Amino acid sequence: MDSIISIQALSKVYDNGFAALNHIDLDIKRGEILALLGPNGAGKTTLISTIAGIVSPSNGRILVDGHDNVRSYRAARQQIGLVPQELTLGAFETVFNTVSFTRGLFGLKPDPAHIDQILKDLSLYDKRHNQLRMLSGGMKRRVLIAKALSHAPKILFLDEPTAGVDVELRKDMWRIVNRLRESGVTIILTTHYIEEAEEIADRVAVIRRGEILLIEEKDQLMQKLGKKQLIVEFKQPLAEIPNTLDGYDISLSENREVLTYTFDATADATGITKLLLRLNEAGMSLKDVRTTQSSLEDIFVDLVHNESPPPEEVA
Ligand SMILES: Nc1ncnc2c1ncn2[C@@H]1O[C@H](COP(=O)(O)OP(=O)(O)OP(=O)(O)O)[C@@H](O)[C@H]1O
Repeated sequence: MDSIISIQALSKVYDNGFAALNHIDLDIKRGEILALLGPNGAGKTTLISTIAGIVSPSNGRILVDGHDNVRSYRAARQQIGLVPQELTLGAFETVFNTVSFTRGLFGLKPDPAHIDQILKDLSLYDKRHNQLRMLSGGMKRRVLIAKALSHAPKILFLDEPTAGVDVELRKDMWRIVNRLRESGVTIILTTHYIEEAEEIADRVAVIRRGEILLIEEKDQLMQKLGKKQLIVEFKQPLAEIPNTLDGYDISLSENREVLTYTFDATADATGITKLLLRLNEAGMSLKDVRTTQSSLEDIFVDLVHNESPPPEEVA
């Protein structure tokens, strides 16, 4: 794997003794969109802040495009653009100047044409001479992205990019992210919105209590864990599950009127036809038959709230 970020045995214990990251090993592929998915306080911001060199690691090592982010801090930081969660912007500066100034912080020469291009890409160009205080929240968020891109980084971190933004802006955000990816930028975003990971990511890493529970190609994750259920309602209660259905992953409701069959939706043979045939042979009249697809959201809820079985086994 061509990793642009390589993290080995990373731990972070804050000064108050709180262990926010526990022995994290993680490789981020060049050019991918990786979603770091986890509940509040899982350690997402700590992880990206540590990679970006804002928080110092207690243990472990991080290579950013080959640069050790502690020993070669500047070279590592140069590769990274970071869009923070909070709207931290001055009030009176203009859009153009604030983005251009950020570029200067990286020791780069002014490049008005580059800044103009970023502002155009982010639909901020006609606001370039506006003071920041005159912008809406959504526009301010775009300015944060523009700042993060001012030094043309290879890697962009977006910390909960769509928290509190409206649907239109969210769609715009994803267009921007996709365009950046097409231009070769690696993107890591944190989120607790599962739909976001489902919509945009190539890979999903689930983080909980400072540990990576799993990291998987989104599609494979869906295939691996995406189970489907066939729900069959009977006109009369079923006396017992016919023994011709031994081996099927079946459960029966308490009133014996609803049977749930869990199957792998990606398998060649789902077993549905046989199951319905066997029920017919057993003389059961059906009232209703439907299927439900478990989404990545269900998977996530399972992983985060279900302490047992251990996540490694689930993955
Ligand atoms: N400077 C600090 N000192 C002590 N504890 C901290 C510090 N910063 C963060 N923490 C704790 O570390 C844990 C992880 O926080 P972090 O902000 O990384 O989580 P997160 O996954 O980004 O959460 P959220 O989704 O709410 O932003 C939390 O329990 C938080 O309270």
